[in-house]
Amino acid sequence: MSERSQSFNGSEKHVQVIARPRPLSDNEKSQNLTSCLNVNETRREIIVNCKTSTTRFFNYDHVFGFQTRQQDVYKVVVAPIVDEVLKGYSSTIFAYGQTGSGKTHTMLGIFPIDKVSKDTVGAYMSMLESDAGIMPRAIHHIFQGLQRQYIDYTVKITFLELYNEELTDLLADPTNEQPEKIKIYEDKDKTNTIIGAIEAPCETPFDAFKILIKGAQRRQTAETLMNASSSRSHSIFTMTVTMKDAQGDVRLGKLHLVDLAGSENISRSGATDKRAREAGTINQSLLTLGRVITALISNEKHICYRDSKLTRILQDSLCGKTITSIIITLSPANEAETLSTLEYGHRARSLKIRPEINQLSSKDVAREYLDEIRRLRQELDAKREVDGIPYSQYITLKNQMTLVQTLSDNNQAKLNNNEQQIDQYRTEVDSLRQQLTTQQQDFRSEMNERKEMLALNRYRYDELVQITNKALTFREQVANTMQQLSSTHSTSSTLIEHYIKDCQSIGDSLQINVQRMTEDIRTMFSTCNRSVGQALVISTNIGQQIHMLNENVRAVLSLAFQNFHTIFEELNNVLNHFQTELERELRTLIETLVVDIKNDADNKKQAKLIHIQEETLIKMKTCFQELLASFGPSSQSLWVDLHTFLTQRFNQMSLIQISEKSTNSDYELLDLNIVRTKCLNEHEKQVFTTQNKLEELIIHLIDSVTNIHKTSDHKNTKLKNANLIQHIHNICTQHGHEIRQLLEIKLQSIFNQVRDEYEQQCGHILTNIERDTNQLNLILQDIGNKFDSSPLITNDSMTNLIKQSQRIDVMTQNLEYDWKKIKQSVDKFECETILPLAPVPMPKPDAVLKLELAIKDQQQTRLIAIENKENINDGTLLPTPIPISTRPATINVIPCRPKNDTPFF
Ligand SMILES: Nc1ncnc2c1ncn2[C@@H]1O[C@H](COP(=O)(O)OP(=O)(O)OP(=O)(O)O)[C@@H](O)[C@H]1O
Repeated sequence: MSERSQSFNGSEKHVQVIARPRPLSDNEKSQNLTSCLNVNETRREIIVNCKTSTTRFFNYDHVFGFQTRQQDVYKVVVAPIVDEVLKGYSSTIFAYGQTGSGKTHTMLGIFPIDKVSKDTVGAYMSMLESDAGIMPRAIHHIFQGLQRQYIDYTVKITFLELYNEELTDLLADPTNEQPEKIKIYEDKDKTNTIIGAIEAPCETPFDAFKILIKGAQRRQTAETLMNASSSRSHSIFTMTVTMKDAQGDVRLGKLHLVDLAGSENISRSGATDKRAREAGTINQSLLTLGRVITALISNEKHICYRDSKLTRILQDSLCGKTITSIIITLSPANEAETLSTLEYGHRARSLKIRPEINQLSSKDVAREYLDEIRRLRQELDAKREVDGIPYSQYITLKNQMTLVQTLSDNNQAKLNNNEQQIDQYRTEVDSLRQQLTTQQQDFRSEMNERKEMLALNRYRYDELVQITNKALTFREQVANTMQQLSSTHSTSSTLIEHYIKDCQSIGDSLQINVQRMTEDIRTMFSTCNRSVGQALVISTNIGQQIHMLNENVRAVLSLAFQNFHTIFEELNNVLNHFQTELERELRTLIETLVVDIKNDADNKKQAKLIHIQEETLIKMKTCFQELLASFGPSSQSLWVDLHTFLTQRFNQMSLIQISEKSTNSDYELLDLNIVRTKCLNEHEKQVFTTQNKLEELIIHLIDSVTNIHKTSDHKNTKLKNANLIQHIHNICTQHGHEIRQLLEIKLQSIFNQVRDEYEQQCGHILTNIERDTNQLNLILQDIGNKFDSSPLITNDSMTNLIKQSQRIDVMTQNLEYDWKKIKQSVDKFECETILPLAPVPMPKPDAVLKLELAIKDQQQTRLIAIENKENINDGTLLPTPIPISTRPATINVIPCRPKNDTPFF
């Protein structure tokens, strides 16, 4: 026994299901029918493109293409099964499908049947090259295998037909009017045996081939609308092979090839009357077959094999030890029937089988041979009675009987041996039983573990169901949200369209206004340019005149200072003269005093008096030199007048500040003022010091004279001292008065000279400057009036412009807000949704793209407008644009999103 056979033996398999669609027939093509099927041989998949529902997919153990050849079907599906039959297995191959789908084509095929009776060998040989189906090819395969592998074998064929629940032996003589009734007999062990059917022995493949053709020709056919040569019966072709190998092992192989009747629905088949009944009965068998299959799959206790003869005959093949395969044949143009067949096949795939080798015991073999002898004897008797026995046949029979006898003897000896072996086996069985008990215990504990696992899994399963339910609810919510989102989207799109239209119309009018205004401003600007040109010329003139004025003032002032210098020189001369005279007077006075003192008798007193007189003289000299400065107050008042006059003139000039030259003049004026202030300060200081010193001198002189007066007792001295004081006072008063008068006259003349000089040098320049300034002011005022009176640059038109711009801003902001909201909602939605695919970025609707373009346009236009405004604005004439951040957000010129608007989601 091969390795594969051993592994096959007793192990559980499922029924193999193979799908074979046929190509569209010429008839179908002429009716323009199309195929509803696609085949994927690699994935073993049949795809049904349903007209009414979604595409369906069916997988099988093997799937053939539309053009698969007969020999390939045989090679792939049947050859391995026949190999198993040759090892001693029973095997059944069904062909299931609607009428005309290719069951008979697959099972029997096409070959020159007519030739068989004339030249069986020739027909047989050419059959292998033709479109022959499974049956003839299996005959060839089996005989080849037997001859190669076994030393002895027998082959028997039965060929039955089941029609209207009636069994017919296709091998019986059709002319026999009372054919033997075929019955199905159930053994004690519930095995069904067919009684009354001819088991045709075949020594050669040609014999078997002849028998097949004979049976096939007898198959009853009836016409239906669907297929001109439709087979309306089930046919069961069985080959039973008994094989004996070199070791004397005998096996029994069985091959059932079942060509079932059409599986179609009666109403759809169009059958009527008798044919409808036929179809009903045929389908009764098929329905029972379906029910049996369903019951077997769902492990039902009662399986209704007995409900039809078909299921009774095939009982072994469906649940027993038989290798079972079903070939489902498919008509590509008929969607409904094809789907029904595919589903039938799919269900059948779940059927479990446990194939076992049919190893025959010696008793079985002996019984087989005895049956054979009995059969041969009957045949012999029959021949004798009718024709007498031909010698050749008699010899063959005798030889066969001798062979059978020898086999029987051998088997008896083997039987004895086997009984001894049985005892040994019994002992082995006992030890095996013990092993089994141990294994059962292990198995039970494992079972318990698995039960626990099962409970855990069930708990997890429940959890999973809950999660799934939640997920489903969530998916529904997601779907609803999606719907809302799409409706909001479309509403927003419409709104955005409106916004864009409004924006565009406002933008257009804004652009027109800005253009008109730009034009007007340009015209006005050129007019102003001319006026400003004139103003500039005048301003340059004024600058030049101021410069001249400054130069002249400087000249006048320097002249004045020179004159002052001369006056002071003259004044000094006068003072020197006065000083010399005073000194002379004093000397004379002192000499008079000294003469008086010399006359005094007291020498000590004389010396003291002389010292006091000398000291007094020196001090008086010094003091008189500085006394002249006491005339300061009158010169100071002149200085103040001059200062006031010049300051007023400078102030007049400093009112005119037009060009940068005026700035230079400021610096120059500053210089003059510094010089003047310096000069004045110096003079004041001098006068102040002299005054102090003179006061000091007079006090000292008075003190000295008083002292002398006290010290001397001389009457003359006392008298002379009083005269002296009076004399000094007189001199001082007289000369001081003279000097003051002189100074006042000199200064007044200088002052007059400076004023005249100033009037002459600067008066006309100042008049020119004043005139030019007035003209300039007139030009500037004119420009201002022009701007103020312009109808376009009125406050109203500017406010209008700004309003339009604001409207566009508000609309843009609203749109951006809407779009941002939609985006946020979509993002949020995508985040919250567990999608299997990466989130697809939401395509911007056309309206939004338009909007973005429009916003860009508007911004561009506004930029240009603002640039233009800035060009002409110059900070005074046009109102400055209001920045977006400070604009009021509630300009409801067009409908915009209200503030309390609820979010979309
Ligand atoms: N695979 C195929 N390739 C080419 N032709 C096919 C094929 N299968 C079937 N046919 C053709 O289709 C026609 C009907 O086939 P067939 O008689 O085998 O159908 P059926 O299922 O046996 O019908 P019924 O149930 O009536 O017996 C025949 O002419 C046959 O030659």
